[in-house]
Amino acid sequence: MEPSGVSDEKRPTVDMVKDKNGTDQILLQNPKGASVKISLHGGQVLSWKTDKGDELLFTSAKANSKPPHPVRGGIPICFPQFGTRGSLEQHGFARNKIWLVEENPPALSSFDSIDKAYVDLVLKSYDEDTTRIWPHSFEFHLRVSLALDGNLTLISRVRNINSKPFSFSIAYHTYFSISDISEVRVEGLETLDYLDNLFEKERFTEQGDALTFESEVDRVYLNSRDVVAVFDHEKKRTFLIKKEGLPDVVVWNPWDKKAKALTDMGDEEYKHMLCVDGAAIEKPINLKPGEEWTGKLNLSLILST
Ligand SMILES: O=P(O)(O)OC[C@H]1O[C@@H](O)[C@H](O)[C@@H](O)[C@@H]1O
Repeated sequence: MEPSGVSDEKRPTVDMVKDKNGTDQILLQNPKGASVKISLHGGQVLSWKTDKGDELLFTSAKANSKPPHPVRGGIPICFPQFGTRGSLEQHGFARNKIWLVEENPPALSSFDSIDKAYVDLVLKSYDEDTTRIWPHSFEFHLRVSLALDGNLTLISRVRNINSKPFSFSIAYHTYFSISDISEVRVEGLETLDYLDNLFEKERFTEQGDALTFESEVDRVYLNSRDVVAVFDHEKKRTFLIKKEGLPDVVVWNPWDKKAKALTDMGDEEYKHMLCVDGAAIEKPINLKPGEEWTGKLNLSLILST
């Protein structure tokens, strides 16, 4: 009989699989059965499942997974630009690129690898396409890790490897899977200023207690504390978003009209998703030659009875 808890033989596993388009994906599994799937296309986390097999991230049934189109769902990475705040395509190019698995990543001393399944990906500026549209030399190292308790962590390190400074914005565009948009509330953004994309990025101050939803929302909350929570009453679960180096929080739900206009999203699917992103947008990050920036996002789930 197996003892309760984790048996000695069970170890975290990291496997390479392919999707229907032949794109490489990485499957992380922990000894309790929780899993995370990441695509090399965009370095995008596509799935995060509990040990019971419940999917915690939303992906549209109409998502287009053919590169270079980013998948509508999971956690696309917006880099080096957020939205249309710059001359690049919407949300920058990182989510459209094929990332590489990195066998010998630079040391990450703060990382405790015990009982974790993790993978290191890298995006470099070496291809002509990238340098033509964004003429800076960078390396973007991404470690995605799944812990024994099911927590998902993304650690990004962006390094300037050229002799000229550059600046960038970043967002982990996290599509949480929710029971119903009218059943959720977001806590941790009270009294903050935000830029409202629905009003030409005008600045407002959040008045209410917690954020609830009854129409389209497209905002960047500024200088938030490092923990934000998404409560889902119907599913009796709460997502905790812990972040470091990411002062801003994007909150996005397209509601019915915008959802209808998106070719890769079902008309009613907006009810079952909410994007809450750890981000650095209002004050872009400046990197001098040789400098490196680190940002960390940790997602966890709390179940209530
Ligand atoms: O359709 P995309 O490019 O993935 O972007 C989705 C949304 O992302 C949000 O973060 C933006 O603020 C919205 O304006 C945008 O519509």
